[in-house]
Amino acid sequence: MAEPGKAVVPWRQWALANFSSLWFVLAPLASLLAAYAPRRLFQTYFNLFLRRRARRLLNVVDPYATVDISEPGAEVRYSRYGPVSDDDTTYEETKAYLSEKACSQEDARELRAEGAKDGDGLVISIRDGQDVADEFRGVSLWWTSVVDEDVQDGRRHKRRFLRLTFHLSRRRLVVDEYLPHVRRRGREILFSNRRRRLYTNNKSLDYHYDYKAWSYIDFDHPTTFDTLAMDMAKKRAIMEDLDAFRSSKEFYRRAGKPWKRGYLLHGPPGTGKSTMIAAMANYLDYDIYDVELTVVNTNNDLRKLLIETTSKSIIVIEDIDCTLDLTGDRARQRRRRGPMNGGYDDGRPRSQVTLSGLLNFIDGLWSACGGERIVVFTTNHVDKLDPALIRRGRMDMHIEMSYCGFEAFKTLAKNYLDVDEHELFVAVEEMLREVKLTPADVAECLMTARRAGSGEPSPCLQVLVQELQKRAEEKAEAEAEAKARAEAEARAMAEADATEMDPDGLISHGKIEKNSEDKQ
Ligand SMILES: Nc1ncnc2c1ncn2[C@@H]1O[C@H](COP(=O)(O)OP(=O)(O)OP(=O)(O)O)[C@@H](O)[C@H]1O
Ligand SMILES: [Mg+2]
Repeated sequence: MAEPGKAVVPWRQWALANFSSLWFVLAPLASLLAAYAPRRLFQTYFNLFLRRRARRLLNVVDPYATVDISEPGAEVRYSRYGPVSDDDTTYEETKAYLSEKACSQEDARELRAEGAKDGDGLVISIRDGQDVADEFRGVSLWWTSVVDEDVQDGRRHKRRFLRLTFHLSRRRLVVDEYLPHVRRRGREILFSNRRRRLYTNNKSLDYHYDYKAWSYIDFDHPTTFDTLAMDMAKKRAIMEDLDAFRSSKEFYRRAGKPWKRGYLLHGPPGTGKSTMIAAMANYLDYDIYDVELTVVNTNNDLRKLLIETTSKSIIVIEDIDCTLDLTGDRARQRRRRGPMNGGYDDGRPRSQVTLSGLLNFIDGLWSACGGERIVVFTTNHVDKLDPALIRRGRMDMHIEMSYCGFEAFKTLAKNYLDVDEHELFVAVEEMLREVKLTPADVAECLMTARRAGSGEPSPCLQVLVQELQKRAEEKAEAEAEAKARAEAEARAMAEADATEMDPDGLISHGKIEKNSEDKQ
C-alpha cells in the first residue's frame, strides 16, 4: 500500500532510481573480484549453488532418503541423510529384525538360511538384493539387502549393508523412533535366539596381550522352577520376587538405586542351592557369572571382573564361607601371609581380596554400571558369615534351602517317576517328618532304584520307604546312644562334684557325720 500523499512509483522506475547509482559501484567491484579472487572460490560457490538447486530438484523428482547400515568391518556408509552408525551390533540387530519381518511376510519367497552363531540352529534372513516392506505408525518403509563389490589393491572386497528407504518428510520419525524400535526388537530376537552362557573367571595372573577376564561355555542346564523341589509357597515367593525385579527398571531409577538384587542361599549340602541358581537363570533368561574368588588376586582384579560382566546376568559366589577369609580382620590375614611376601606364600600367590573389596564388588559405585544384575551367594554355614556381607540391602532376600519336605518330595517323584499320586506317598510323608533327608538324597535314591529295576514307580518308592526306615532306625539308635552318653556324662559329673566336696570320702564312708547339728 502506498503512503497517503505520495505518488505510486512503478517498481521498474523505483529500481532504476535506487540501483542505478549503486551499479556504478558494484560493477567495478565485481570485475575486480573476478580478476583477482581465486578461481576456486568462485567454483566452490558455484558448485554449492548448483548442488542446492539440484538437491531441491531431486527432492521433487525423488523425495526419498536412504539409511545404510553396514556389516561390521565394512567401510562406514554415508547416505543422503548423513553417516550412519556402524557399531558392531546394529547390523546384527537390524538383520534379526528383518529376518523376523521376512519370515512373517507371506510373499517372501527367497530367504537365506545361515548357521546361528550360538548353538546349532539356523537363522533365516533376507537374501542379497531382496526387499522387505515394513510399516511403522502408518508410514511405509522399505529395506533392501545390498552387496557392493569393489576392487582395492587388486583384491575384490564385498561389502554388505542393509538399506532403508523412506520418504524425506518422515526422517525425524525414522531416526528418533523407527530405527531405535528396530534395534530394540532386533536385540530381543537375538537375545531369545542365543544360548545362555556360563562364565568363569580366569586366573588374575594370566596377563598377556589378549587376556580375557572370563571364559564361557554354553549354559544348558535343564532345571526349571517346575523341577526344583521345595516348599511351594517359598518357590512362588521367589518367582514373584524375580518377576518384580525384572520389571522394576523404572522403580530403581526413580528410587536412585542401582538395578540389582542380592540373594543369599543357605542350607546344608545337597538341598538345591546350585540347582536354584540354574532355575533362576533359566527363568529370567540370564547368563551366569560364576566367580571363583580364590583365583582373584586383588580387590582391583575383582572390580575389573565386575566391569566386564554384562547386564541380564547372575553373578554367583558359591560357598562364600569357605572361599576366603572374609572376616574383615586384615591384620590377621597379613599375619598369615607374612609381612615380607606381599601376598605370596611359599612362592605361591594368594588372594588378597578383602571383605571390604567384596562389599564394594556388591554395592560400591562400580556395581551400578550396566544394571539388571543379580548377585547370589551360597553357603552351608550362614552363621559363619560376617553380618556386613549379608545384611539386608546387600543380600535382599535370604532363602533357606532345607531338608526334603513332602511337597519337595512330590516334585521329585514327578521328575523321576512321573507320578502325581501313589499309595506309598502317605508313608513317605509321615517318615519325612521324622527323618532329615536332603532332596539330593531322595533324588539319588529314586534314580538308583529306577536304574536297578524296571522304572515302575511302586518298587522305586518302596526302595525310598526302606531307605527312610533305615535312616529312622539309625536316627533312633543315634538318639539312644546320645541319651546314654548324656546320662553317663551327667553321672560322671555328679560323681566328680561329690569328690570335690569330699576329697577323702569321709562323708560317703560314714567316718564323719554330715551335719554338726546331727551330733547334738
Ligand atoms: N531342591 C532340589 N530340587 C531338585 N533337585 C535337587 C534339589 N536339591 C538337590 N537336588 C539334586 O541334587 C543334586 C545336588 O544339588 P545341589 O548341587 O543343588 O546342592 P547344593 O545345595 O548346591 O549343595 P552344596 O552345598 O554341596 O553345594 C542336584 O544335581 C539335583 O539333582
Ligand atoms: Mg552347590
